[in-house]
Amino acid sequence: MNAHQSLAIGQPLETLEAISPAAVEADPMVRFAGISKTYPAYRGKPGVNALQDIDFAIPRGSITGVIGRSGAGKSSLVRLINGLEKPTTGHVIVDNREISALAGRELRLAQRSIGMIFQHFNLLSSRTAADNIALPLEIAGWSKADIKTRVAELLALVGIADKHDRYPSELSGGQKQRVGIARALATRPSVLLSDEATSALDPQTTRAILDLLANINRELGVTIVLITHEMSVVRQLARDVVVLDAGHVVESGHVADIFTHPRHPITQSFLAEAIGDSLPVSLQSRIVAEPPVGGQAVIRVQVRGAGAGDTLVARLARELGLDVALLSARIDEIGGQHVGSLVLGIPLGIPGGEGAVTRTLAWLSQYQFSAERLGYVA
Ligand SMILES: Nc1ncnc2c1ncn2[C@@H]1O[C@H](COP(=O)(O)OP(=O)(O)OP(=O)(O)O)[C@@H](O)[C@H]1O
Repeated sequence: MNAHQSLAIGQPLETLEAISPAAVEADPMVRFAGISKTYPAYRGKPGVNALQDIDFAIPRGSITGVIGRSGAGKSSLVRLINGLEKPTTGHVIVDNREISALAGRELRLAQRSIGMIFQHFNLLSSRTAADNIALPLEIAGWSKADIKTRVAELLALVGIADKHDRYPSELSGGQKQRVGIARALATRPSVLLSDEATSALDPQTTRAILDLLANINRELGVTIVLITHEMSVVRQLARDVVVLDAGHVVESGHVADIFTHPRHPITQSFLAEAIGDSLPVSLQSRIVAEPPVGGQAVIRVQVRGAGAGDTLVARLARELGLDVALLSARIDEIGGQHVGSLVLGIPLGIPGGEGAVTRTLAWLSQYQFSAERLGYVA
């Protein structure tokens, strides 16, 4: 049972509160209970149901990815966590406090324990790196001496101690995001929200920032919620994932479970993008619909699970006595599991002879491999 299943979906808050302490993750960092969010009609524009029937929990200390296409409701969800938006129905609980019920000073105090980083960093251009990081501490009323010590600590933590006096215009994208992360962590939050924080960065810098977030999670125990439309971010960093589509949670659970057995088409499409499930162009252009004499049937086999595809071609060739060709293979690792596909060429033998193909498909199905026939090559 995973964290999300352990919190009974759709139960009202009172029932959720009664969950036995024996359920390890019954004390999550964030809980959405019966949430919907509707933006009202405005100046002739119709109202929008941005979120509906949202019931899930984010485990304490986890890194949870919230993935969805544009307009799926990701930002609305994240604004509910830090209380910038109120739900239309339901409750949002953060660290055992109902943030959705707070207002004014109480809300501002609660928001200090929820840090946030942004795609475009949101730094003040007129302040140095150190002064940007100091800002939330000034607002929280820290003394000058305490701010100085804390800012030095934070700059070192994010690996830019030497950029203390630099202005944002003098920093690279990755360095600016490091300042953003230090600022978000200044008041020692228990939750860090990341809204597409690496979307404006190149792949190498993205990798470095994701590594930094992983260290922060490990060393400080901060729960991280990553909003993203990029599967690669979830794959590199998250242990848990919530897939949003049109305002609904369509799947949630451990990354390895969800992406080795994706059920919803939107999850399948994210996975296909992540592992480059498309065929190589040279192969694609050779595939025809009718079996050519002496050709091969092209079969794509999905590989899901630890070591799932390792011996497949050898076993298939041995057990069925076939000269199986490996036309293309793409296998990646997600959450420690192999995910990808093998494209096999099965010799047709005599003209129109489909016996080998039928036997191959039956053999694959016997071993629970999902397979499809894509066509034929000469
Ligand atoms: N303040 C608002 N007023 C009215 N409609 C809004 C508001 N904020 C968001 N919406 C609408 O709610 C829906 C969900 O938007 P949201 O920004 O939460 O999605 P998203 O998944 O974050 O999208 P993106 O990746 O493009 O930022 C969209 O249809 C959007 O137009």
